[in-house]
Amino acid sequence: MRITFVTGNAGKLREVRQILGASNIEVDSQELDIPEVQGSTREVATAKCRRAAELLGGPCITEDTALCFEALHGLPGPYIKYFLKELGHDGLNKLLVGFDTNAAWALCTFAYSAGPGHEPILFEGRTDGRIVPARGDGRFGWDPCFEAENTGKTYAEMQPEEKNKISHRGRALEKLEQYLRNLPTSS
Ligand SMILES: O=c1nc[nH]c2c1ncn2[C@H]1C[C@H](O)[C@@H](COP(=O)(O)OP(=O)(O)OP(=O)(O)O)O1
Ligand SMILES: [Mg+2]
Repeated sequence: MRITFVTGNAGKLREVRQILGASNIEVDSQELDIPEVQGSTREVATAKCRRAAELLGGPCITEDTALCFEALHGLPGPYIKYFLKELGHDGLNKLLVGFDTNAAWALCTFAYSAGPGHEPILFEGRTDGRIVPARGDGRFGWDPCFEAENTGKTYAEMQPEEKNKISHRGRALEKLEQYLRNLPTSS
């Protein structure tokens, strides 16, 4: 089957293709810049997908990624993109100076809409870890400063398969994949 993933992020698209490709789901991409609302991760993900389906005029998936700091009660959360852009890896670490925990979790929310007017359905995946000074290959977002629990490695120090197996995105895609497989009219 084929599905259209609306995203402006090449790193996400690469991982989604790696993961869904393994189960024979082909991913077309549409690069649309969709304004993101403020709110909970579920609200942000729902609004993004609703708008994407309208612009596309058909079924699609979107994804929203949040990086949540325990000491900050879950912030930056869905606003991590702007924090990363302005502060960099070093600044994200500095945000936690003076707090007694660097615990964090990555949360991925995929949304599927069957088309304009169809309410998006959400699929979430979470990976726990902590915020550390950057280590590893710096090509994708905050990967170098997120050390996944029980691995001793940042995402950026892992091989793609290793990250995909335990990542927030991999876990959310397991659920989305199940759902897509069971769609009655999948082609
Ligand atoms: O696995 C990941 N490892 C490291 N960094 C990541 C990951 N996944 C998302 N990221 C970054 C991209 C962006 O700075 C922010 C999420 O923001 P988010 O709005 O979801 O992504 P985006 O605007 O780049 O693409 P989209 O067009 O799909 O909304 O975290
Ligand atoms: Mg975005």
